[in-house]
Amino acid sequence: MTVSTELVLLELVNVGKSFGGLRAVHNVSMQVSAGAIHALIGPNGAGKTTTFNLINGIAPVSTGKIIFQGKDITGWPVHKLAAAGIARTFQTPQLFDEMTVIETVMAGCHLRGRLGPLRSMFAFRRKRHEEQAILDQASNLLRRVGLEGLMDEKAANLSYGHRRVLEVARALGTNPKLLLLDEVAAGLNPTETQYIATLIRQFAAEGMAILLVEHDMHFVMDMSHKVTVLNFGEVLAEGLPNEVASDPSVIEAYIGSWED
Ligand SMILES: Nc1ncnc2c1ncn2[C@@H]1O[C@H](COP(=O)(O)OP(=O)(O)OP(=O)(O)O)[C@@H](O)[C@H]1O
Repeated sequence: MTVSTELVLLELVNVGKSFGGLRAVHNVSMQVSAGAIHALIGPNGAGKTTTFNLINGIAPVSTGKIIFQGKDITGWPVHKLAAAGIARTFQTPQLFDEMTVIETVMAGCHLRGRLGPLRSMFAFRRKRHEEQAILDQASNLLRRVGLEGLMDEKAANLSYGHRRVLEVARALGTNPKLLLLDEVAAGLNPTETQYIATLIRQFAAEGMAILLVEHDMHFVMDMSHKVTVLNFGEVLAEGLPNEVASDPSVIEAYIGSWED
């Protein structure tokens, strides 16, 4: 499987992150292309989630730089990165149980609202118009992911699979160019996994770059155009799924991690 678009959207250049004396991520360089489904894999503690945290600004890099759409975004805060087009879901869905499905997605869309708080006070009509636009956008996103029938349901009442899909819909509210999915298939049954795989393929086909951290190797091998393997915070291997799966150093890293 190859990606036709070779436009590099995100580039990590010698990126590192230390926590005290621990080098969680060290000298990582990688490129993620528009329209690509790119998997970041590796044994437990390899530095995958930390890498996500660096890309979306939750944690500052210790060394190196991050380039997005040709711009150096190193050190940008989360909200600025979100506005620039980087969205993310978490290992455990981070939803407010009391919010309804439509409110949840609207909250994600709000990030893009153009009015600051002071201007909003003097711009009631424009604000109403903007809120209607956000409602329309959220409804469209829910239709897109197939949750439109659950719009008024509280997040707390959703099945685990629906919560995962809702988190993805909320992330789409910022109209991202790059979507980071942290173990989006974890805990899903095979039907739900297939469903979310189809959604991800659709997003990529529309030009979105998908970077996913995933432990389910069938999912990774089936979905990905490119795989980067981390081990002890460093890039161990990179390439097509079948290339990395047969790479002796990758096999050894995984076997080593099982023996620990
Ligand atoms: N906030 C933190 N403070 C100190 N150490 C941390 C912190 N976050 C991560 N680490 C350490 O950094 C290393 C990489 O952790 P990380 O969570 O990025 O790995 P991972 O590949 O995502 O693992 P898993 O597959 O188990 O989720 C680990 O040794 C972890 O204990």
